[in-house]
Amino acid sequence: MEHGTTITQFISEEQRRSAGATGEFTALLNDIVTACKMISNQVNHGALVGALGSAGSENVQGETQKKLDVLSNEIFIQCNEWAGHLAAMASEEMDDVYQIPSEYPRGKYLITFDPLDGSSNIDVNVSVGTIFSILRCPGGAEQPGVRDFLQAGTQQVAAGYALYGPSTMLVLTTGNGVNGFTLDQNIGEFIITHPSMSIPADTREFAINASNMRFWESPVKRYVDECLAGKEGPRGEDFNMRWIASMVAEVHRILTRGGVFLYPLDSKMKDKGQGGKLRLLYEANPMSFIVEQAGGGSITGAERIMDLQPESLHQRVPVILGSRNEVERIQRYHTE
Ligand SMILES: O=P(O)(O)OC[C@H]1O[C@](O)(COP(=O)(O)O)[C@@H](O)[C@@H]1O
Ligand SMILES: [Mg+2]
Ligand SMILES: [Mg+2]
Repeated sequence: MEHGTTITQFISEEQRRSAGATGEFTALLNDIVTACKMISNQVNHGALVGALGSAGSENVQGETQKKLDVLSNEIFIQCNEWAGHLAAMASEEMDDVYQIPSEYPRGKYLITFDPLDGSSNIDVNVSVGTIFSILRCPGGAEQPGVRDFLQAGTQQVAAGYALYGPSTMLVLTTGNGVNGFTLDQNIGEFIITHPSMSIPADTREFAINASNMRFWESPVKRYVDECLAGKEGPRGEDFNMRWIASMVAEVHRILTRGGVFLYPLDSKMKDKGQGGKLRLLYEANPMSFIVEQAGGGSITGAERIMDLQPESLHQRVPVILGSRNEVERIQRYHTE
């Protein structure tokens, strides 16, 4: 793809190559891009526009919502509900399926999204993001219900994330590899800067919230202990550690220079009847699609995340993803 290609050109070019394309998908992606630009603007202005701090409400996960969680959710809905490409939406910040208001036409796609990922970092000005996944709406569903969203990750048509960091980026896959775009604030357009992103198969960098160590299961404990043992240990090499507490930023680092990210299941979650920390439909599945398209792996421990059959809209799962050889090693530790 030529230098300076805009994301709109890139998406249209991709669609021209796919048989039977109607332009509906291209238009949907362009609406998502607009939403991410508007959220980026709010994030960048932060305290200047009163966007920091708590919204004083809780989401279905029992988490205190930040103002930007609520604002980003509203922006994403407003940008995507009117154009007739979507049959319904589902979001981290909404308990139930969001039906397209009757005054707007309906389309053939469903979208699941995490409007603001890394919420605990908003008030401290650390990178945050938006994550989205596009699915086809099962035939003719007039009023799509939860069951229409419960599709395995392998059914995704496209997935992407926006990263609101030192620069604003958008990373996208439609099943033909992974491409990264940077927002040129002067022209207000995403320009291709990271074509064909690919994850090195090997890495010496892992990311995990070590404060949960005493709750980890033995395969994860073994893996991290071996990394921490470094040269003197069974791996015979030193490892580095990172933890940003924004999944989008961790995945972007891994797409850029390799690494492995772990948010495993632990006994604390089990005691609460939780299946993990991160959500399958709008965090784990879209990130797994992107990581696999870039040559990496994504598992729960023993299983491939993209093969999981979702059971509920806000289902949580363990997530271990990144450089393929490291992920396969961790999978072996879970299956041995
Ligand atoms: O607070 P912890 O345990 O470090 O968890 C951080 C993780 O939680 C998340 O912030 C959850 O996502 P949300 O911010 O969208 O709720 C991930 O982005 C991140 O990887
Ligand atoms: Mg999130
Ligand atoms: Mg979120």
